[in-house]
Parts: sequence; structure tokens; C-alpha cells
Amino acid sequence: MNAVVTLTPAPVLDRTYLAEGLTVGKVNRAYEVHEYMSGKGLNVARTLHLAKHPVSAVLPIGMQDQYLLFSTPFPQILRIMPVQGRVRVNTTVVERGGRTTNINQQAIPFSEEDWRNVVETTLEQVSDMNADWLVVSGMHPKMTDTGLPINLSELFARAREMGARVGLDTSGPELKHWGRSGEVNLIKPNADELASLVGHELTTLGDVIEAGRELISTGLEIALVSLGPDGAIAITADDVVWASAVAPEVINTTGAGDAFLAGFLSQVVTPESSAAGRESGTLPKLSPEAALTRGCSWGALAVSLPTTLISSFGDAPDAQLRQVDPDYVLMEKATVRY
Ligand SMILES: Nc1ncnc2c1ncn2[C@@H]1O[C@H](COP(=O)(O)OP(=O)(O)O)[C@@H](O)[C@H]1O
Ligand SMILES: O=P(O)(O)OC[C@H]1O[C@](O)(COP(=O)(O)O)[C@@H](O)[C@@H]1O
Repeated sequence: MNAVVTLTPAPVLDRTYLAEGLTVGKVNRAYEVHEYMSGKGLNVARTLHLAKHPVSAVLPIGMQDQYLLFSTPFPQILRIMPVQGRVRVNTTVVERGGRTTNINQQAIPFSEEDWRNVVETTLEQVSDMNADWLVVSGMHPKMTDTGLPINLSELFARAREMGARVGLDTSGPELKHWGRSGEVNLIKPNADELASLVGHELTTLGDVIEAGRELISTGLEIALVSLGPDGAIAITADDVVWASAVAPEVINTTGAGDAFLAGFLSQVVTPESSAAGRESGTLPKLSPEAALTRGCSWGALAVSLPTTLISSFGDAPDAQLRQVDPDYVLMEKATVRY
């Protein structure tokens, strides 16, 4: 069935200001403001749900903030875990012309008990949905008692024992740790995140491919590197595929990575390969090529909308693509295999 479970360990209230321009150190005025519940895993799940894909989003959110979800689209896909602490707020300023500035708040720490409940609920979802993927997205909170970041080893190992692949979309020290741990199947860094993961500058596509291959040698199955307007590249042990799609207009780049990952996940395992895998007790075969093209199209669509994919329209992403670009004429798609 190619079902996906997402876990967003640190959900967010996204506040987006649209302004003519942003001058640091001056008073800036917004001509439009949007506010909605978000977080990388939630964004991926909503986008997949719009595409009628089986998906469930685990969201640890304190009681005081659960009202924020009252008007959220698609409440049926949410698995809300009550935890201590308030939800964080991420602020985005989008200038005309598309330049985007983000200020992301630190994640609220987890108590030992809250984290344990989140792990168990997530695994229940993986099991109930017979999930092909568990995707953990966004910042990782620290634990209140130790001050150390959450430990995902048990969650990853048990999800994999259940036959799910594990995907991780994060940055900074968390990506450095888990990206090389051999405990996840997929990571989705952008070029800057990949450079800091491998510890050196990446100036050419060849550098990106080499960095991806280095990670594959540590036990990763697929490095999915997004390259902003230059599309994305998927690197596996025996395949390197690049694709891109042209955005009709660049309005707000926040959320492009999430839309891209949703598009990729929606196609990387076909229902047939998923079923065949279950029958033979092996992991389903991956089809990165079609998945990459779909991911780039959805990413390009996301940048052409003022907010994220889901809050602007209620249609499936491919229908939204046709509204933005009736014949897909502007979305010239290219896929190259290296
Ligand atoms: N300016 C753009 N034009 C067309 N597509 C874009 C543009 N920016 C992003 N995308 C698409 O969205 C994907 C994710 O964007 P990227 O900026 O790399 O991710 P992140 O938001 O995680 O940093 C890209 O791989 C690309 O397919
Ligand atoms: O958990 P983090 O790293 O603060 O990221 C969360 C932020 O990333 C987003 O999910 C957007 O991410 P992308 O631009 O990578 O798609 C925002 O909606 C959210 O505020």
C-alpha cells in the first residue's frame, strides 16, 4: 500500500509575514500575515493526504495548544500526543521577489515519560498502517532530565523490524549523528545541510554525488539531496538520478523541502512493489527516478504559492499543478541518470 507515518518531534506554529522588503535594524511592515500549525512531518503528511495517499502524522502537542489544531485541515490523519510545554513559533518573512528569512524557535524539551509515549504511539501507527516508511522530520528536542537530544535508536530499530524504511529530514548535529549512523534508510538534506554533514564545501554536482556516495558507504540506503532551483539528486549504491522542475513563479520557498519529500515518497515505492515486498518478506524495490520528478514538481509548486501547499488550495497536488500551469508547460521536467 506504500503507507507513510510521519513523526514531527517538535511541531511548530508557523507565522509568515509577507512584506515588500526586509531591512535589518529598521521597522518593517507586513501587507499580509498567515498563521497555521506546521512542522516538517505534518507538512509532508498533509501533502500526501491531499494526494490520497495513506498517511498518519504523529504530533506531540501540549493540552494548552491543542486548540491550534481545531481549524487545521485533515484532522483525521493526526495522532496527537499530549506532552508538557508550549508549542514553538517559527517566523518567516517573505519579501516580494521571493527572498525568504526564517527565525526558528528552539524545540521544547521532552520529559522521559512523554518521549516514551511518543515512541510507543509512533510504533503503533507503523504497525497499524503496515507502513513502508517512518519519516522523522524537523528539529529534535532535548530531554529535560539529561539535556541530551532525544535518542531515536530504539524507534528506528523497532520500525525497521516491522518492515518499514526509516527516513530522516533534519539538520545540524542531529543530521551529523543519524546521517552516518547506519540506522536510517533515507536522509533529505539540502546542499548546505549536506556540506555541513560531510564537513566540507560542495561546489559542483560531482561534489554532491561524491558526498552522497560517502554516506552510502556508512550504511545509508538513499541520499536525497535537494538543490533548490536546481532540482534534486538521489544517490543510492547503484544509481544516481537528477531531476528538476521549473517553478512558474517564486513567491515563498518555505515548505518546498516538505512538498518535495512528500512527492518523492508518494512514488518511490509503488503499490505493486510494496505488496510484492510484503509477500516475499523483503523490502520493496525503490523507484527513485519517477519519484524524483514528482518530488521536484511538487517542490516547484510549493515555491509558487504564498504559504505551504496545503493551506492555499484543497485539491490534490497534481490538480493544483494544473491550476498553476494548465498544460505543465512551465514545469519542464528533466531526469538525468549518471
Ligand atoms: N526556486 C525554485 N524553483 C523551482 N523549484 C524549486 C525552487 N526552490 C525549491 N524548489 C524545489 O523544491 C525542492 C526543495 O527545495 P530546497 O530549497 O532544496 O529544500 P529545503 O526547503 O529543504 O531547503 C527542490 O529540490 C526543488 O525541486
Ligand atoms: O523543525 P525545524 O528545523 O525548525 O523546521 C520547521 C520549519 O520547516 C518547515 O517545515 C519548512 O521546511 P522546508 O522549507 O524544508 O520545507 C516550516 O513549515 C517549519 O517552520
